[in-house]
Amino acid sequence: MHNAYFHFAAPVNEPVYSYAPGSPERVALKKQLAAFKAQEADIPMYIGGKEVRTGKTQELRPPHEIKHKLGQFHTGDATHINDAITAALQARAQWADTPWEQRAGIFLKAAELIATKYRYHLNAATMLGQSKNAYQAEIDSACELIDFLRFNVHYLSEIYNQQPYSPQGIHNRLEYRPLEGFVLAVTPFNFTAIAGNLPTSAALCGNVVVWKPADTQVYAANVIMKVLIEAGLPAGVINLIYTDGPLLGDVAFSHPDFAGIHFTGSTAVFQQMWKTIGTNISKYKTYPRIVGETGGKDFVLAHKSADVDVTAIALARGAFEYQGQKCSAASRAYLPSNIADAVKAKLVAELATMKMGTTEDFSNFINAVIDERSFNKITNYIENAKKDPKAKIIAGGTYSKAEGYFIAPTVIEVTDPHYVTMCEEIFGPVLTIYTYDAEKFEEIIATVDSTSSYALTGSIIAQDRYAIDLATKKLVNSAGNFYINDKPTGAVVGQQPFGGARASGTNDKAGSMLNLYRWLSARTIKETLVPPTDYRYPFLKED
Ligand SMILES: NC(=O)c1ccc[n+]([C@@H]2O[C@H](COP(=O)([O-])OP(=O)(O)OC[C@H]3O[C@@H](n4cnc5c(N)ncnc54)[C@H](O)[C@@H]3O)[C@@H](O)[C@H]2O)c1
Ligand SMILES: N[C@@H](CCC=O)C(=O)O
Repeated sequence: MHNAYFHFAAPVNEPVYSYAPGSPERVALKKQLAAFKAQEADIPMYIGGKEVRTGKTQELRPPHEIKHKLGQFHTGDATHINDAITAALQARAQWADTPWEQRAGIFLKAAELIATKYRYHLNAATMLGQSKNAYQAEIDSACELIDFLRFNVHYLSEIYNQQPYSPQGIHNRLEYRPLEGFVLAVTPFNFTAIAGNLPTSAALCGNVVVWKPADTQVYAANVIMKVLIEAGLPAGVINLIYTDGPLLGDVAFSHPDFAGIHFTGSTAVFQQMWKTIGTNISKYKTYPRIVGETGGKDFVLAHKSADVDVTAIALARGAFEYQGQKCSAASRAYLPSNIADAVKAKLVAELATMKMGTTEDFSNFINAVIDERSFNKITNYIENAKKDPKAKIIAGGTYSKAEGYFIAPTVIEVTDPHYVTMCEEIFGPVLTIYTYDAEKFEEIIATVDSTSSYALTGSIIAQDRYAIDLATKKLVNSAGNFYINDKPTGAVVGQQPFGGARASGTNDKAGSMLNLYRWLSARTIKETLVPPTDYRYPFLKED
């Protein structure tokens, strides 16, 4: 029963801890890292509120220390996918009928638990499982996830408050129902916050969810699930399973109650999902919502008026933080001829100071890439560039997988703006630079716009306001997140809603109200206060 309208005020962003030497957070995080390393985890799936162990396990190892075993997780097959769907559908009626402020209370409690009791658990799990340094883990698995949870509650309260006009004699209202069925959340390896947000945003709106994370993110996904359970999430509302991706698609996309997919990952996987859903469209009770944020080939375009240091640091941080494994990472740079040499010199000098190694050693800026498959793919691009006369490696180019999947930050210089590494998503610590004639700014803008099928993030670096204005206008469709005098990474929930268009996704902007609308299906209710009792219009009456 609702006896009041409940408003949840806009939160502020969770403060980012520094982990500087001597700080209490540094001590606490190191203690948690050691605790995780001292004990092997045995991670179950969570279906209908029960822990499910199948005995068919996969090992978890830190990408930067592959000889160490963190633990194992239990994998499922088609039976577990069906069980998770059934558990979700069984939980649906009660969850959808639960007053929304009660649902909100669970996710706000989860945010509070992550901010306090589990901050170091989630950060340490992300550092070990996904090879993120302390700062990168803090902005992701602590702050961004806390922000997603808190801001989404606020946004949903704003949505529910939007009601239609009611003239005299009529009362109109909009009811924001959850979708009729289950939502599938399929999440990537690279952001713990995204893994947490995709299932919880849909669940907050009253939906029930089957959640499959990337195998390489299971270690931290397990911590998120434990937090949600401690926060009071009822059984069956979110079911966490570890199965083969294509098998999941075969089963879930054939189910008549499939109501939506909340996906973040690569473009190829998303396009395959869309095709399957299209083929199966007549099987579903309702048209499914298809939300996918996918790949990028993110650019930094410097104008001849750009500051050399600003450009070099935007590239150093934008391309190499988290080993370039952000969908937003700068991976193609266009430098004007007047400052190109100075920017390259500064960039190469900065990269030489970046230490690479484990995440437990806090002096390392660079850690490992996620797994062997990724390592092989990235180093293949590097080897091809080494052999190609059209490309020159000006920094890095070295790698080793003896202890972990380490690739030195690599810069490739090219003379062809359409060279393969200027066009394809590599998803690793590789930046390609093309130098253009500083007087041909308009021409290079056209090249930036047309080179890639993606349109996720991009930056213009310039001091000339006319140049900034021109790039902002001409590149209107080239990036869903466009930055001026900044790196193209590091969007903050509530500040820069995130997502791209073209081949980069449906642009439903995670961390904004726009995303939540996709998990709601509005019902319009019109109530006539004094209904007519005669069908005749007044004009039908005789004079
Ligand atoms: N646009 C964004 O907001 C955003 C954010 C993060 C990552 N990304 C993109 O994600 C990619 C990197 O993440 P990844 O390597 O985890 O991506 P991925 O596409 O390999 O995997 C994503 C998820 O899909 C699952 N999957 C794989 N094949 C599947 C299939 N055939 N059917 C169903 N599920 C399947 C995986 O197991 C994983 O859970 C990059 O392309 C990156 O640009 C985009
Ligand atoms: N939102 C993150 C990127 C997420 C994709 O990997 C950023 O803005 O850097």
